[in-house]
Amino acid sequence: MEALAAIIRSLMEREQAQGFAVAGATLALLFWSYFYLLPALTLRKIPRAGKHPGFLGSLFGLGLADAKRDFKKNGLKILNEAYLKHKGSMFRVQTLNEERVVLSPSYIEEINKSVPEGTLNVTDGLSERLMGPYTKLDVVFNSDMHIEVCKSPLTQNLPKLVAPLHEEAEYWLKQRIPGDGQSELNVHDIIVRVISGTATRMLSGPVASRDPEWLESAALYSYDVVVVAQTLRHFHPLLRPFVSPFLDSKKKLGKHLGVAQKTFRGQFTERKKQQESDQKSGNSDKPVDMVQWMVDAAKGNDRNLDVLAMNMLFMTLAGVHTSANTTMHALFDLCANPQFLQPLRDEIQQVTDEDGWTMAAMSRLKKVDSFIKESQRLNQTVLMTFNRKLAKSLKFADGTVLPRGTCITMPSVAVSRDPEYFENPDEFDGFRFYEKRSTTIDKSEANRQSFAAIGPDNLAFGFGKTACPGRFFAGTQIKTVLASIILNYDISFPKGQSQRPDNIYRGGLIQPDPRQKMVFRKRF
Ligand code: HEM
Repeated sequence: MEALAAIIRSLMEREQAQGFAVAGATLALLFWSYFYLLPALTLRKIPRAGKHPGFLGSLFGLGLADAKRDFKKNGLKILNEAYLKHKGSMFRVQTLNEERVVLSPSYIEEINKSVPEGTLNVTDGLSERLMGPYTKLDVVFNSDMHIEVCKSPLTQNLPKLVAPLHEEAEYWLKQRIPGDGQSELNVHDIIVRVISGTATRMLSGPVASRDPEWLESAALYSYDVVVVAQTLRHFHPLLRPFVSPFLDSKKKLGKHLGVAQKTFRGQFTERKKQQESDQKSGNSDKPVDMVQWMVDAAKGNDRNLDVLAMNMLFMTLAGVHTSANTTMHALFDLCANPQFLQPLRDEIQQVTDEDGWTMAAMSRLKKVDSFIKESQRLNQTVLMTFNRKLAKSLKFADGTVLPRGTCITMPSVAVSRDPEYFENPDEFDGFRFYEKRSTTIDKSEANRQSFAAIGPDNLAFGFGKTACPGRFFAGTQIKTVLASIILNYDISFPKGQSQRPDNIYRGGLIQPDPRQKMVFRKRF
């Protein structure tokens, strides 16, 4: 009797287990249908560029690795060709991270005018791409403080920053270019140090900007973030929490955070105290640096010292290699086009003789501004900008519907070579924007030719409300550094080289060749 009862119990348990399995499988199928199948069906009418990961790619990862590899190797070509083929419209591409719908800049006006507030989410996609939970960057993305401090106080205080930036640039150039600098020196090593030094001068003043430990972290942090993100991307999301603690680069991120805490904790604590006494005394005379702007802007959890330190690290992620690469590209273009050197030097000499190292002088450096902008047009830092994830579905006037969760982007590099926007787009013309600016009567159109200006023809800084809020600082910093180099040194490629080195394309990232050497000859 008991044996019979045991058999019945075991049959019931097996049936129950089978029931759970069926329910689980049904739930998984529903989940997949809702999050992957339905969006995939909605997007199927949008043409695809590059390799197709296959219909079941999202479910089993079949074909996905192949499509990602294709993008890693041929991303530039895929985007350039598809942009011209689908001009005025959109196409899909599988990137190293997610599938993105690549929009032509012709959608900009419609997006600016009629996309409802809260539809375009910047941080979700950014956090996914940079593995926010594992790189701890979510602590920064949880609020808009990092954006607000760049948009308002940083940009407003630029006139007070020019002289310190110049002093810092000259200091680091002297440190990194020994003697008369006749020998061939690695450009990357010099420029990354000059840019992290000048950036740190803005972040926290002249103590940290000479601190080798912090400057090392400021230079390496972004690399280690990218390595962590790229490594974890190969693991299933469920495995990432178990894998991440063992990654060497993750340990390095912990070390960089430790350095940031050590460097800035004391300063943040002091400024917070000072803030309380200023509130009582009504003192409004404050230091001009990012530490102060963050203390003034931080509310709630952002006032935590570790969160503030993470925000300082984020500033190096956003602003060190982007500006260093742009400066390196400009130097390469100058060596490859030496006919621009004397006119640039004459302009710099004249305006700094007349106005000193001031904002007035920087604004008058229109030839330098044009040269950097032309160099950036042909050598951007990423293939695509304006990366957004749709928080709600979006219907365009042409009837196309993009479902919630779709990642959209714009092909900034392809646009920058479009003959519709630029005459002889593949030709380097250092004074292209200077000439347009000087001959355009309409003031706002003339201003659109400046380095930091954004528009459908210049997406290097993204566009719209969330375009890079650090671009005005970047322009001033890069101009100061380049002007200091041009005034103090004669520069050239090593003997026998006349062409700039090819850029390095890795997935969506673009990098000037870090092995390139240059000769810097001291002029005085
Ligand atoms: C040449 C140098 C630079 C380039 C090419 C660049 C490019 C960009 C781009 C493409 C974006 C995304 C904009 C969009 O999606 O619409 C961005 C965002 C941003 N940039 Fe820059 N940037 C540069 C320098 C800087 C500097 C020096 C800072 C800070 C001092 C900075 C701070 C930021 C911040 C805070 C964001 C917003 C990030 C977010 O949305 O969470 N950038 N930048």
